[in-house]
Amino acid sequence: MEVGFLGLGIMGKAMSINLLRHGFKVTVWNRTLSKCDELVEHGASIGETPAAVIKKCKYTIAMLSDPSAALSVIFDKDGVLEQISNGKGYIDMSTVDDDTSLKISEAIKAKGGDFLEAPVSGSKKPAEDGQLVILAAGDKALYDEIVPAFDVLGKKSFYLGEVGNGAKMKLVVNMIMGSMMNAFSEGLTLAERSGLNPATLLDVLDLGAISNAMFKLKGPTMLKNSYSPAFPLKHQQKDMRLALALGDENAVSMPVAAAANEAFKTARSLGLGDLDFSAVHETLKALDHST
Ligand SMILES: NC(=O)C1=CN([C@@H]2O[C@H](COP(=O)(O)OP(=O)(O)OC[C@H]3O[C@@H](n4cnc5c(N)ncnc54)[C@H](OP(=O)(O)O)[C@@H]3O)[C@@H](O)[C@H]2O)C=CC1
Ligand SMILES: O=CCCC(=O)O
Repeated sequence: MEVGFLGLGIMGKAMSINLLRHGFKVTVWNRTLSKCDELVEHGASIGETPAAVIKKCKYTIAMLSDPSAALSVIFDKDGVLEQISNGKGYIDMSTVDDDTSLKISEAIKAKGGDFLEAPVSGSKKPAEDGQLVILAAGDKALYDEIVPAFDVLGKKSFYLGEVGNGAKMKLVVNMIMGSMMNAFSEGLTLAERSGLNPATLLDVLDLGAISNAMFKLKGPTMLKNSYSPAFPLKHQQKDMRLALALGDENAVSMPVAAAANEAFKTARSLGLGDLDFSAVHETLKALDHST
């Protein structure tokens, strides 16, 4: 199967290498074109523009930072709309809001193309290992056609119906994750400040009802103040912001998520946006020097 791939950040690079490893022919494009070179070493071809990738490939996947990036590759010069047409499918796996997804869907369908949104749960390592959880919505026929690629990229795919449902599901999941990360960080700080060994806290948490993969993965590195980015903090804050907007629309009060968003904003203002989202821990530590 031949696919195009737009966006070779942390996730896009891992996902496209994974597709190549499983025998897919992949044509890649990235805004910073030099990032395509490493993919060529893995067997990819380069498309000079999003339009060139769409022209060449029946199916194109995108994995871009945020709504503005996702819209830009569609509507800007040399963008997707210039070449999308009947018989071609566009699958946007970026985390965006439902309005953005709907705008993209309408523009693509107006040109005769098919559209699927398919944001993912799981980070850099699951992307490398093909263990993502895919939250797809949109054209069911396109979903059925692209399942062989989803089977390589993920351990489970959900088809959630109309466009917007994938985006909303992803934002709800990440809103919970961002809130949990802040509670976890407060707990680690509280344990340390009150004279407990935070490493023992990790062991205790792991044996109880709130044991989870995130605490297990991030806890040890947070205790070492090590925040090499798997999921950049700036993207987690974007997801909190979009989830809070979804809460506004639906009159859902989310004080916990709002507080977590403030912590991520503070972390960004401290220059931590490109570190892993667990670096929000530094913000809480910085606030915790009173005696
Ligand atoms: N990292 C993670 O753990 C996960 C991330 N996600 C989501 O996946 C998406 C990608 O995340 P990730 O790979 O971590 O992010 P990165 O920041 O590593 O990569 C972002 C990508 O978007 C491109 N980009 C940014 N702005 C533009 C623009 N205006 N026009 C064109 N391309 C642009 C970047 O290009 P360039 O190289 O030129 O900057 C790069 O390819 C995000 O929506 C994120 O929320 C979802 C699940 C997990
Ligand atoms: O959007 C990022 C999600 C990261 C994860 O699910 O571990």
